Amino acid sequence: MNPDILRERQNATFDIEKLTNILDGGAERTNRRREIREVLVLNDPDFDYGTPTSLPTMILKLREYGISDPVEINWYKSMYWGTGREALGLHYVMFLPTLYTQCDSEQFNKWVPLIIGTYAQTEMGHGTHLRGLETTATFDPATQEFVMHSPTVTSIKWWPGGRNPLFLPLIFLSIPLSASLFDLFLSGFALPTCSGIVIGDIGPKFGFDAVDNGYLKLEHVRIPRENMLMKYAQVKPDGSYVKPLSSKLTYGTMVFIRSLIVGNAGIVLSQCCTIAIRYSAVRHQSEIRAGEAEPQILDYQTQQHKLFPLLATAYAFLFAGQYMIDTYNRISGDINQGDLSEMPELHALSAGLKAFTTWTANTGIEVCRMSCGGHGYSRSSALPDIYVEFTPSCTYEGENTVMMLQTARFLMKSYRQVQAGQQLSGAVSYLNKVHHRVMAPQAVSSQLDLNLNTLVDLYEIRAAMLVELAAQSIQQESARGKCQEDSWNNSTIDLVRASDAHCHYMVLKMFRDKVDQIEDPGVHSVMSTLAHLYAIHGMGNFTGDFLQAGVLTGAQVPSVSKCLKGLLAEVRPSAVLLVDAFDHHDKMLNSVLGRHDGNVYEAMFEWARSSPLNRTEVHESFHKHLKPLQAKL
Ligand SMILES: CC/C=C\C/C=C\C/C=C\C/C=C\C/C=C\C/C=C\CCC(=O)SCCNC(=O)CCNC(=O)[C@H](O)C(C)(C)COP(=O)(O)OP(=O)(O)OC[C@H]1O[C@@H](n2cnc3c(N)ncnc32)[C@H](O)[C@@H]1OP(=O)(O)O
Ligand SMILES: Cc1cc2nc3c(=O)[nH]c(=O)nc-3n(C[C@H](O)[C@H](O)[C@H](O)COP(=O)(O)OP(=O)(O)OC[C@H]3O[C@@H](n4cnc5c(N)ncnc54)[C@H](O)[C@@H]3O)c2cc1C
Repeated sequence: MNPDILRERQNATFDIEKLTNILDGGAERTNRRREIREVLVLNDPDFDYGTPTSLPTMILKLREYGISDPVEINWYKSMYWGTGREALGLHYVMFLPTLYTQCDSEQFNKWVPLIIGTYAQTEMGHGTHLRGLETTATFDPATQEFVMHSPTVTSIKWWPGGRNPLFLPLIFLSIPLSASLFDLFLSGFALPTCSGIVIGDIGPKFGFDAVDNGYLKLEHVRIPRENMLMKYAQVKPDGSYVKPLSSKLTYGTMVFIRSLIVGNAGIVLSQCCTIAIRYSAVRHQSEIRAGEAEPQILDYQTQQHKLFPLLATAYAFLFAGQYMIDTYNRISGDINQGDLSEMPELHALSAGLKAFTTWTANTGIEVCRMSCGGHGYSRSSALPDIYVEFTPSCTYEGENTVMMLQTARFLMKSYRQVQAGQQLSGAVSYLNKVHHRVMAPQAVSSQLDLNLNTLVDLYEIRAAMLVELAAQSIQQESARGKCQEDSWNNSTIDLVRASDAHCHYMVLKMFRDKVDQIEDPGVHSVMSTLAHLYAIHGMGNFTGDFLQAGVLTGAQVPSVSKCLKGLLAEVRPSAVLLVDAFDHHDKMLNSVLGRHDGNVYEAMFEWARSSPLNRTEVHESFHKHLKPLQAKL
């Protein structure tokens, strides 16, 4: 083991295993995760690490081991495929969940155990604006079939992931009988027997190469009436249409995956922090004091400023992911029982946190890569691949700006309710104080109060202030004679800013609440430091907001920076131990820089030598191209 890494792991001030247990949701979950990793994957003789041919093996193994819990599926898949994506991601996170949530019982029993499928909602002309989708589904009572059709070039289904050329069960979103509603259809197509279907691949992408995203053009293709997913809406044999309790129930799968993406952003950021911080502990470069040995780059304050707030953010997002999926499970359970009262709040929370966490993690991955210098740019670091696979999450499952505006829609509605004298509950209850001016900026002391509860209150006031400013912008636009829609559009910069601040407050509050639950003194102490760092770093990035909210004075601004530097120094001794607690296996990270043993240089040389380009001392291209050319010169 590298001596630097060895030294970093001495004198731990907290129990790493206990922190790993907290991240997993308990010691039993940690044990189960490791059992899946060590026993069911790494020690499985059939396991042929991450090669395409092992995809069928993976599916059969999941069934053999009876792994059906979504999180356990993800543990198995992420160990099997490491930080890459595999072709069936969409099947597990969208196709199956749609069948689970939108099929009636007869359809469920008929389809769920048998098929692998994709999710074809986006069209060439519309991805965000679902009410603009053009694919039609017209019911033919004479044959009891739906006629599926792509009327325009922009209606061609574009992007369905995991398009399998052999058979194509897919979930459709189409405009059926009543144009304002959408319904879901299972195609049940078996190619090439179905005429009227034109499919293909949309071509090379930025990345996401393990997933073959396709296109699908339908020319009056007929599917049985029973292929409409009929849990919430039905078309009867006589053609009569039974509307769902809410047209938004059709959007349920997107809310599910957005909820998952919150935690996934935390996982991906924790992977990158593991790589960058372990590497920074073994990389020596330049000098701090002339004549002395080159220091670990982790001892440079700028390197700490790059990485430690991201480390705190990774923990924050992992805890937010736990809160999000627990909230999703609770509210979707109520929806399943017909209680849709919290569906708007679930949509607003999942949409906002999905955008907030993916935007932040997306930027953070690049900071981690650049903090590793040239070796960070090498594929051996795994950081370029992680970035390329993660960055579309800012676009898919709801483009981030649009998602932030959906959250803003809920915030504006809530603000109006407070203005009308209503008492709010839930995540927006802090807006009640705005109306009663309880949010009046606190008389802040000359010294910045570092108590975590105080910091949460300051973020709450900042969010409330920005919500009120956005609402006032809309009101001012209306007062200038703009229609409601133009008033909204002319305020969308303010609205996104308000949603971002609302999500930032929510994430810090979740982090604080999680820290409050930690009983072990050592773990509580280090987590409390990270939560402070997360809050102070955000205050440094958005100082203007806190000044504008009147909760920070100009005289206090220097103390924010001073406090930040102190927290960076406080985290330094525990940095490697804090990434060890994420418990990412070397095989899964697949990173020369992030190895647990820190033996980077030897591994990097072996990695380079294993390249096909180095299979021979002199590359064949010399003999084939250069030597003949030289002979002619
Ligand atoms: C099993 C898994 C196991 C483990 C996995 C674990 C980890 C894995 C984690 C992550 C996986 C990694 C990667 C992800 C995997 C796959 C991703 C790959 C590919 C991506 C696939 C796709 O992208 S599928 C297509 C996605 N498309 C979208 O998201 C479309 C976005 N657009 C919309 O959602 C809507 O058009 C809209 C919301 C923008 C607008 O809708 P609409 O116009 O109908 O509504 P209005 O704006 O007019 O608002 C009207 C009112 O409706 C409310 N509303 C809107 N949406 C919802 C909703 N979903 N729920 C509830 N309410 C909703 C809105 O709030 C308005 O209400 P008012 O009261 O204000 O009127
Ligand atoms: C890797 C990847 C995999 C995908 N897999 C699938 C899949 O399997 N199945 C599937 O159905 N889809 C899939 N998609 C498609 C994806 O869901 C859409 O690309 C996504 O929903 C964004 O829609 P869009 O492409 O129409 O972007 P647009 O909405 O056209 O976005 C372009 C710009 O317009 C802005 N904009 C749009 N509407 C508004 C508004 N109301 N207010 C302000 N600004 C706005 C956006 O902010 C953005 O800046 C995938 C996409 C990617 C990148």
